[in-house]
Amino acid sequence: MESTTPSTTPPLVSLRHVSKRFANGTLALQGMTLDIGEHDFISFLGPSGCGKSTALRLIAGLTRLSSGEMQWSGANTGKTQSDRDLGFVFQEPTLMPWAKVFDNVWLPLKLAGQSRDAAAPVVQQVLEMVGLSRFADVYPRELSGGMKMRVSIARALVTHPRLLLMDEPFAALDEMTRIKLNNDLLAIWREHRFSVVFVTHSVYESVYLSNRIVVMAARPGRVIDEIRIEEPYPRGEEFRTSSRYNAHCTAVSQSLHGALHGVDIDH
Ligand SMILES: Nc1ncnc2c1ncn2[C@@H]1O[C@H](COP(=O)(O)OP(=O)(O)OP(=O)(O)O)[C@@H](O)[C@H]1O
Repeated sequence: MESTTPSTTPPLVSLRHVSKRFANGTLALQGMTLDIGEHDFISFLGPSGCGKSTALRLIAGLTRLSSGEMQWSGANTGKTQSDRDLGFVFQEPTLMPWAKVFDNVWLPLKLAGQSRDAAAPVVQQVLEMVGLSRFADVYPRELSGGMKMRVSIARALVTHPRLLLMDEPFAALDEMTRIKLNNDLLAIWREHRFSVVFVTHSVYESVYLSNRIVVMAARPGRVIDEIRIEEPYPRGEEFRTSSRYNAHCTAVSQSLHGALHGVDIDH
């Protein structure tokens, strides 16, 4: 079994006192300080409007920070902040309806100049990873919601990023599909050892998946707590039905309750 002990290698991404104020004056995120470590599974948990998506978009470089600093570790890759090594999964699968599954997954490599033939082995490999190797030649409309989300995950992983950012990816799915995708995501994460930042409203999902939960509060959006889930992986039904899981969920719920009432937690 693996432990969730923090690694001693430098963080993949460091945020220091990062704030974001939009042009209309909204302070969406205030003073966020966070290190995203190699092979961390971090959830951002908090009420609507607490800046979870804004934080994710800042990390992705989709929006600019207003103040503070963010640094990507280039130690092992030679990559710089302008060359972020990440994949992004949105709540909606955002697939091209006119393109087959294969072509949807190929897209990031195509944009990087790779031909269909050259990309084929890696596209097949990621489709296999998400359990869709037999569906390369079908159109998105022929797939269930869960399968579309799998395609979206495959597309995000096709470049083998070191960081996978996921913005409420399973929120629109039914409970059974969500549990299955939680399990499959954990298995892929454990095998391929990238880091994940996962936005969710669900205490249960965050406890099941993460080794670290960042609890956020709104008005202005900010971090009020970080909770470590010191439980070994793999996690399965035994963990999901255990009293330890329940105890973690209670602790995280209490922290979230503080977030809803604007209380900063100091422990
Ligand atoms: N482009 C924008 N321009 C102005 N304000 C924005 C913009 N994007 C987000 N905001 C505001 O910033 C705050 C944080 O929004 P954000 O979407 O990051 O929150 P969230 O925690 O992800 O919410 P939810 O859980 O509802 O998705 C909210 O008050 C939101 O209205």
